Amino acid sequence: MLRPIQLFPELTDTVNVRYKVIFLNNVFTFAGLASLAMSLIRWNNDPFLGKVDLLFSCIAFILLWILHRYHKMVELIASIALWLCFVQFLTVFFVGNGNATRSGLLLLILAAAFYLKGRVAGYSMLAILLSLVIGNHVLGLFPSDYSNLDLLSLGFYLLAQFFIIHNYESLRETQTSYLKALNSDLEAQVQQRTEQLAAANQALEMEKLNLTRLSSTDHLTGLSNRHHFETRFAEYPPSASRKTADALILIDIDNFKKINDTYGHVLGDKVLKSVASCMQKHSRIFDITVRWGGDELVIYAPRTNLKQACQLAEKIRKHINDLPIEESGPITISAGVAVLQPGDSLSQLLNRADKALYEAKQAGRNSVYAAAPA
Ligand SMILES: Nc1nc2c(ncn2[C@@H]2O[C@H](COP(=O)(O)OP(=O)(O)OP(=O)(O)O)[C@@H](O)[C@H]2O)c(=O)[nH]1
Repeated sequence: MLRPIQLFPELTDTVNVRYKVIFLNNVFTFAGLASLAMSLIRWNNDPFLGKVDLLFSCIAFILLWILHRYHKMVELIASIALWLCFVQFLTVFFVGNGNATRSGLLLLILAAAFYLKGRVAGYSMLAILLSLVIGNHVLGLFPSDYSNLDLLSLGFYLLAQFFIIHNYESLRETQTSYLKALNSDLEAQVQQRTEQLAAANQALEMEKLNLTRLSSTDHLTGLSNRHHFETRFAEYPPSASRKTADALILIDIDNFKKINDTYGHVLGDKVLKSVASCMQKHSRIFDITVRWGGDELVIYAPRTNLKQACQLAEKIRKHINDLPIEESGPITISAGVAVLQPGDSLSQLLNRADKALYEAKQAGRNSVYAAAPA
């Protein structure tokens, strides 16, 4: 069964996690090394800041180790790292003594929040940053040396970054939903084609079965045809080692030509069909009934000895004789019965049955004759 393909598979959780792990891995490594370098540079001039930098470096490397050890918990690690940096960058900004370049840190943390935690977290962090920075400046909680212009510029930068990210996210979402719609449309088409193919296949299978049945069946009587029987016999010859051999009953309708000549071929056909269905009805489930040709019919009776086969033929002869065919009156048949001998071919078996049939005809018809053993 064909399975519809997914043309634009969505990013799986595994892929998302992998990208975040790579991102955090780079961030922690970079932050750890940069803080270590800053610590070494500042240690002599300002041992306190040197120690703070060393502490940050240690935190970054610890987070790096945790990330490697528990990378499946990347969401939690990302949240912790984000809020640690948020606090750290805000602190650096507020104690920055008016050094406006430190405001760049706030832009970094905002971009990271959007990437790691999505739009809602990004917008929330933007709101918190703006209110803290502006609130502090207006209320003067932590006195800082930033000028009004610095704060105004930072507010614009943050808003500009918000617009860029907002636009980018909106575009990405539109593209994603367009691709999803395209994907489901294509999937529906593939599904439809798959169903059509399956239906066509089924129809072909049915047609094949029908053709096989037609090629193995006689269309008038519905019995197996001679070709089919001969093929089956050649493909699966009866085993010679069996205790009871198979028997063959060759049946010929008596004076069938006369029936045709007197009542017409249509009635002749009706007689043939009635005889065939009577044969089928009264033979056993494992017997094979065949229209051999013309008005000659065969019952192949597996695992049946001569006596049993003669009894079967006799029973069928009587039933045929009782068929209620008003136009022609009672129908009689003659039958020759033979049993398969070891090493017999089908034609040898048939020959013996034919000889017995001939004797039945010679003896006045309407009788069953058994062939003498070979
Ligand atoms: N209606 C009809 N007749 C068929 C069909 N096939 C063969 N026949 C006729 O069956 C007749 C067979 O006759 P024979 O078996 O030769 O002789 P018979 O009249 O049956 O005489 P005995 O066999 O000696 O009793 C022929 O007249 C064929 O034309 C068929 O499908 N339908």
